[in-house]
This record gives sequence, C-alpha cells and structure tokens, in this order.
Amino acid sequence: MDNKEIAPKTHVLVIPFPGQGHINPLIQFSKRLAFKGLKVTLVIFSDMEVHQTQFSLIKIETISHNSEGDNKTKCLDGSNPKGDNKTKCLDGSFFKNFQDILSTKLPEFIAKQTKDGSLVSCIVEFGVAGASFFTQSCAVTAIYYNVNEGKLKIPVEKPSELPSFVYNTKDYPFVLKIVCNQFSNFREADWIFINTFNMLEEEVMNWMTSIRAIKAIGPTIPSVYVGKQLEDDKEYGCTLLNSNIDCVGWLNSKETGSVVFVSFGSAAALREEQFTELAWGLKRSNRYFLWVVGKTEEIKLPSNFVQETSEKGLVVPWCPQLEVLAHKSVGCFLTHCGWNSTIEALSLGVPMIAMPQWTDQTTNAKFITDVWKVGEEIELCIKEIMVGEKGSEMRNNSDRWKKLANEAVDTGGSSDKSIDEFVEKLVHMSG
Ligand SMILES: O=c1ccn([C@@H]2O[C@H](COP(=O)(O)OP(=O)(O)O[C@H]3O[C@H](CO)[C@@H](O)[C@H](O)[C@H]3O)[C@@H](O)[C@H]2O)c(=O)[nH]1
Repeated sequence: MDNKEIAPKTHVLVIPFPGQGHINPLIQFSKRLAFKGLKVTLVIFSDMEVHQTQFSLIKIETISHNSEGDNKTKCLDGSNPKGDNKTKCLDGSFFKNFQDILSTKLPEFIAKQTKDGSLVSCIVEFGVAGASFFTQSCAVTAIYYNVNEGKLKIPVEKPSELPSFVYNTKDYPFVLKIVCNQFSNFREADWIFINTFNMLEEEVMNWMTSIRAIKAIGPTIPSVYVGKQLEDDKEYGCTLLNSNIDCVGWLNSKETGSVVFVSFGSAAALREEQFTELAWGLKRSNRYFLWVVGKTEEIKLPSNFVQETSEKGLVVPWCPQLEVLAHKSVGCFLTHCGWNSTIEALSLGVPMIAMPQWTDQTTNAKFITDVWKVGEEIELCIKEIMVGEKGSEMRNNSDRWKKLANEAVDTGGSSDKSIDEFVEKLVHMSG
C-alpha cells in the first residue's frame, strides 16, 4: 500500500493498558499505522519512560491522573522496579482505577482533540469505530474466550498447560474477571487485532476467525529486527530502568552462540528457592550467562553468587532485550515465557528454555516445547539445548520461525495485509 495516498484526517487513538507487556506491542503497532499514513496518537496514563526517538511518526499524549489515582497506578508505571507489582497490583484496585481514569479523562481528551480540529476516527467506544488489541497469544485468547462463553468450565482439572487463572481461580479472581471481560465488546468491536502471525498459530487462528474476523498483525517488533519495512525503526517500547552496564559490549567479547540469556520480563517474581536453584544451575552449566535481575530481586540471589561467577556471568537490572536476543553470542534464552518475550525470541530465531511462572506463560511454554519445538522446559539441562543433537533440531526450528515471522510483517505478508485492510477501511469510513 502506498502510504502517501492516505488522508491525514484519519486519526486513531491507541490506548494501551499501562504495563510494559502491553505498551511495547502497541507502540510498534502505532508506528506501523503511522507508516501507512494514518494520524496516530498514543495515549499513556503516566510518565512511563518511552524512547522518545521513536515518536517522529506518532504523537504521544499523557492523561494525568488525580492524586489518589496516581498512587494506585504507580506500580505499573515507570517506577515499577521499586516494588513487586505482581502482589501489589493484582488486588483489583489497579484495574478499577485504570477503568475510572479511562471513563472520566478520555471523553475530555477526545473533546479537546475534536475542538483542536483533529477528529478521532477510531477508538474503543465513544461512537467512533472501535478496535480491540489482544496482547497475548491466539491460543490463550481462545481459552479465555471459551471460559467467558461458559464452554470451558473452571477451575479445570488438568491444569498444567492452561493459563494459571483458569485452574487457580482463587488467588486472583479479579484478574480472571478482567481477562474474560476482554470479550465484553468482542461482538461489537469493528476490528480485533492480535499480536501473532497466521502461520505461527494457524489452527487456532482458523478457529478464532471462524467466530469473528480477527486479524493477526504481529510480531510487533521494530523493523531493524524483523521485516525491515520501516526505516530507522530500532527503538523499542519503554524502559523500566536505566542501566549503565554495557551488555552488548560484554556480549561482543563472547563467541557465537555461547551465552545463556536469562530474563523474566517486567512482572514475574521468582520465589527465593527458584532463584537459588537457577543460580547454581547456571554456575554448574559452566556456560556464559547474562541474567536480568530487577533491583528488588537482587536480595534473593545467593550471597557471593555475583562475585563467584564474575568470570562467566553478568547480572544486570535491565537490558535492551531485543538487541540482546539479536546478538550472535546468545545461544539460548531462559525465559518466563511472557508473550512478548516468546514472540521476540521466535522472531529472532533464539531457542528457549521455558520457566513459566503463571498467567499465560504456562500455555506459551507448552507451545514452545511441543508445538513450535524451539525449546525445553527448565528440567532439561542447558547444555543439551546449546550443543546437543536435540539442540541442533531446535536451532533449525528456531531459524524456520524467524523466517516466517519476517515474511509475515514484510510488505505483502499476512500481518502486513491485515494492517493494510484496516487502514483502507478506516480511511474509506472517515471519507
Ligand atoms: O531487561 C529487560 C526485560 C524485558 N524487556 C522487555 O519487556 C517486555 C516483557 O514482556 P513479556 O515478555 O510479555 O513479559 P511481562 O512483562 O511479564 O508481560 C506480562 O504481559 C504479557 C502480555 O500480556 C504476558 O504474556 C505476560 O505473561 C505478563 O507477565 C519484552 O518486550 C522485553 O523485550 C526489556 O526490554 N528488557
């Protein structure tokens, strides 16, 4: 599609839920819409530290919250490494506060845009066209859909491969309600997007599209890494913590495929015994490792671990994950299997060791090991993945998914076509 043909009056507001795992894919999606010629405003709810350089294409607006709301949303905004957001945020007040802010501040915001001559063409609700964006895999979305429809009875009895909220219904009942509520406007939404690509989840995408016209638009990863469509598109999402440690410099000094990269995303909190086991497992493997350990998690590391392993390992509070995954020295990724981490590793061809913790991660781990066959659960040793025969099979599979991810987002690929269709219809609608 020639992006110059599009009228700039077609204005889309993009509103991510204020968490890293949601903001990152939606920023990328916004950039692609803007590249296709739409006017895009990304609305965020706090002062998350987003990389400003990536906003030559899109406008960013912050809806500030009142003082009470400010306290309640703090844990998922840029300051989150100070606390264990998993326990603090999931009591329901955070979500409720988010909804309250949306319903009070957003109409004011839209009215202001209209007054300034920038009519909003697409957003959820408010009498304009609406689009929903699901940030988890199609398989996980399909499971929640069936729970919401009452077709999958919960709590389920064979839990291990399903999202944790579906079998452990007691600990976070509010979150289960939220994930099911995602479908409250499923039949009304004009468009439904999902951060996957058709080939990756072919079977379940076919099933979901038989219910509603869902569009796979992923992977939502800068063009420098996947697809190459946008020029100078390197910056990614938001940073939770600035770290002065030069991970890439450290990786440069290591041989190809020799480093285990370990990261558990922005929201997972490992138990102390998991930390201890992992720490000694890494030490015993005698491989190089780069391990992201958030500031609040450091105390869970065995004492002297960092000093004792300094010849082999680098422990950092935060890193540019995509740049690390794309680095030739990285041989495998030990991950909590958050959806973004999973699709990033798949797109960059990095085999994984799955250490799922909760929510959708258990299902993603199942797909990593048994469907895409690009990884093993943590029980299998790191050595096997990096040098063993099975490891070589996984590396070949990883290369295949990398190729397919690139094809999906490249010009004319399946995800690129989904975005083109959306843009064409929206432009047509806004006349
Ligand atoms: O040092 C780091 C660590 C992470 N990241 C990025 O942070 C994001 C993390 O996202 P994800 O892997 O999805 O993990 P979470 O932040 O834990 O995401 C939450 O949200 C996801 C989307 O709903 C779910 O799939 C996860 O289970 C849930 O924990 C990714 O884009 C990473 O590239 C960095 O840039 N640097």
